[in-house]
Amino acid sequence: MNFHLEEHKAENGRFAGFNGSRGGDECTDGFEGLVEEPLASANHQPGYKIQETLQLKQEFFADLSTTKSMELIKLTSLENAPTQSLFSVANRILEENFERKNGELSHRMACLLRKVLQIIERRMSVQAENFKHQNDVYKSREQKFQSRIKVLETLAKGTCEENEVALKNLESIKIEKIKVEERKKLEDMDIVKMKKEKDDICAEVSTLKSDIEMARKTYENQRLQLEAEAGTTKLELEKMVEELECQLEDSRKKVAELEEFSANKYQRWKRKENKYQRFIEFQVDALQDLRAASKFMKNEVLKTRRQHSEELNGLGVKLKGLADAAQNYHMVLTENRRLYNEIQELKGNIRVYCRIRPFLPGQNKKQTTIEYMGENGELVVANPTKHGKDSHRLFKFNKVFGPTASQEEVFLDTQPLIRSVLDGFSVCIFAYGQTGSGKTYTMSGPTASSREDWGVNYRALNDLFQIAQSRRTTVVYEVAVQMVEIYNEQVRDLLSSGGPQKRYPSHMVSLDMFFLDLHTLGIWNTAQPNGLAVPDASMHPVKSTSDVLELMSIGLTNRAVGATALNERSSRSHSVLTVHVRGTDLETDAVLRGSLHLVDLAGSERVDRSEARGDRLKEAQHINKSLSALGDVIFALAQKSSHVPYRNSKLTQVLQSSLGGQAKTLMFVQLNPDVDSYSETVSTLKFAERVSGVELGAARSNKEGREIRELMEQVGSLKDAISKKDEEIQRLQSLKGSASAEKHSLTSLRYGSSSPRRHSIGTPQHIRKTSSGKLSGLSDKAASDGDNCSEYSDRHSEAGSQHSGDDFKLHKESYQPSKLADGPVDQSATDDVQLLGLEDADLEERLSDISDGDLSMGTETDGSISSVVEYTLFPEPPKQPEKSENIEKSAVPSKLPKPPQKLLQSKPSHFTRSATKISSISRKSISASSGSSSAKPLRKWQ
Ligand SMILES: Nc1ncnc2c1ncn2[C@@H]1O[C@H](COP(=O)(O)OP(=O)(O)OP(=O)(O)O)[C@@H](O)[C@H]1O
Repeated sequence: MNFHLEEHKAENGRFAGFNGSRGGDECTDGFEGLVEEPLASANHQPGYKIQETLQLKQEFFADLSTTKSMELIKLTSLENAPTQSLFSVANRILEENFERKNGELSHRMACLLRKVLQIIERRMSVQAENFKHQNDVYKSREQKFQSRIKVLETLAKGTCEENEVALKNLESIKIEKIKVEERKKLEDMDIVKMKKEKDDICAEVSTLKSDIEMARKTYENQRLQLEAEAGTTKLELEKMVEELECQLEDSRKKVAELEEFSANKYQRWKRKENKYQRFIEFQVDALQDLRAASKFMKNEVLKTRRQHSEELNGLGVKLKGLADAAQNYHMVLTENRRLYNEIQELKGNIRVYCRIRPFLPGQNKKQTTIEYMGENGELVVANPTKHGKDSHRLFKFNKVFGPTASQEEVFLDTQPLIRSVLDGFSVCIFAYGQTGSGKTYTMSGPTASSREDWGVNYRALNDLFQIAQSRRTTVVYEVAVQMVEIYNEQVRDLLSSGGPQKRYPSHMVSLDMFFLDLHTLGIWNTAQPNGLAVPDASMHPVKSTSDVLELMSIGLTNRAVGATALNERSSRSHSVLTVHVRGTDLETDAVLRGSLHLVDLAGSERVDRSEARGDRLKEAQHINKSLSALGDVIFALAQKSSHVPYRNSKLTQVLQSSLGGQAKTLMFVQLNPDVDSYSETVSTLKFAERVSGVELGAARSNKEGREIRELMEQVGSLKDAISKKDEEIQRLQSLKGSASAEKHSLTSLRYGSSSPRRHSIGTPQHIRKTSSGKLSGLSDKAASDGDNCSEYSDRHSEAGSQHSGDDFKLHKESYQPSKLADGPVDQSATDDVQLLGLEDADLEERLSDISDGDLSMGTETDGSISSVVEYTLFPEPPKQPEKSENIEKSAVPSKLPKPPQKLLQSKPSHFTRSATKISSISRKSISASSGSSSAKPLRKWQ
């Protein structure tokens, strides 16, 4: 038993070795180990052996998990393998066979299976033989024992002793027999067990046989099938081989052909190579020739270059001479231009800049009327649709800006003019041209939002502020602006805070307060300094460009615009932006007063071209009328005519001093290059040509010293005295309570003198209006404009009503008609008549030019009036009239009637600054003395 156990352990060890190495040789070794096991020992211990073999079977199957590994087992080693292992192998083969779905069993495996089964069968038959032999041995032994027993029984029967011995022997034999029987029983049991095992094995063998038979059949079928397939495949392969052989034959032929071809080609290439070789040799020779030639050429070139550089040096010397000459020429040109400008300045010529608008999108760019633009201001226009000698026209101006000129370029040429405002000059810049020719573009720009687009207006004010800032340590400047438009011969304040137009932000309203006392002093009814005489136009102090931007955007919004056939945003009003500047010299106390008028005129096109109807026609007529009035004024000025018809339109009245005074004036002539506008362009240019010929006289700076200012203060004191007198008259009037017709007339005359209508004295209409008490200040002027003006007056009355408290009172006061109209005439009234200069015989003549214009007070205005008005525009703190006597002696113009001595002497202490109509008497005196013949004495003021 132990022997078997040990043996199987060793066997397990061998299997373990087999498990560890699956190589073919090692596998064989494993089986060889198995073969060494003696079969007999297995048969002698069947129970134990079965158990062992089952375990072995499991291990063996685990090891022989693949058919491949099984195939590795050599058939010879099977002979020595334990039976159980053989069964396992057979089982495994069959199981694998069943696992395969197609049930095919390889030939090799079938052989192996057959071999295994044959070995098992042989072993079984050997074992059966052994069992039989053993049985026979047992039987013969039994028989031997039986015979011995019989012998012994016979002997027992002999003697007792012998019997006893025999008994004892018998006893031992019995014991031995029992033992033998027991052993036999055990052996029987073993036999039974082995028989059973044999039966099991036989059953298993028969099952295996049937399986093998099935497998064999399947294999046979498959073999047949495979043989059939192999036959078919063989046939196909034979065919393919044949084909391939054919192809091979073809290929061989082709290769032979190719070889032949390549041999030919090789020959050809060889020939070519030889040819090229010869060619290269030829080229190399040629190259060497060329090198020699190039060397020769190089030498030639070097020679030529030397010659050239010598020539160039010579030319350079000549060119330098020319450049020097050109520079001199430019210097001479610049000098010429400067001298020309100086002459113009001295002459006071109106400068004319011509600007040509670029074509707008949609316009035909090929058809332009601009033929030539010279740098020296020459311009040739031509009508491309007409030919002939009159088709070209040459004009000459101070400067011509082409369509590509930027706003900056235009301003650069305008800048010096604008800067002179800060030096106390009066400057007027206006843009003239047909609708859509770019007037507004030049003056204001397309938008105020972009600095690049800024027109002259914004740039000018920006410049003024910048210069003022840079001079702040020496001069303190105050700047204020007005903006009005002249629409249908009506002057409208574009910055009015109370009008029906756009309202101001609250901080702007407060700015108006700055000038409220101007109304109070009644200065609005007079000619403004250096030009603009716009009654009641609000004045707005500005401190920065942003203030100006804000005000101007309000003004532009308020400007009347509407659509016409020519320009959908055509403005049909003249807009005037006036900038007043007052500078005080911190060291000398001298005061500079400059003003700048920036005028954007309405379109100058002919009425018939604009296709206007109804209201538009009326507007166009008004525009044409005012522009032709402008032309007349310019014509009169160009002719140096003694009579200049400023009064014919509001526009000429507004621009009066800028055109005829001592201002510097610049006109932008705007042109539309379109062919359709040719006739307009020519008439515009003709007008501009006339304007450029106008000499205004040398411009003068409005600078006043302390002395003049003191005189002005005295004038103010006089005005106050007169106002006191007025009050006195009123008091007397209320006492007397009645008045004669003559008195009425005188009083009316006096009242009329407070307004520009004074020159219409004696006309029934004037008297009627005066009596009704509606004519005073602005109302008076409005009356002169007919219905439109009363409308204007109403608007301003409305504006006045919007002020509250004291402001309102002040307005009221300035608009109230004088009660003098109904009062008695006394000596003071007579004095007033004298003061007005109405006694002069040539009064009618002197006033003829200004009789109808409410704005004409400033006709032939000069610096003295400017001073008066500027003084009131920027009021100074009141001073005691200590030097009143000096007025008489030195300052009062010869034509200015003397103020009553009585008044000056008797009531000096009553001088106040209350604003009443007496101030207008003062103005009247100045105005009366400033008639055409009074210009000289007035200049003494400067
Ligand atoms: N120099 C320019 N460069 C570019 N566009 C321009 C120029 N001048 C004018 N324009 C354009 O031409 C059009 C007409 O210009 P603008 O309104 O200034 O003409 P206007 O003479 O003021 O017309 P109106 O008489 O109706 O006021 C505008 O669209 C303007 O932007």
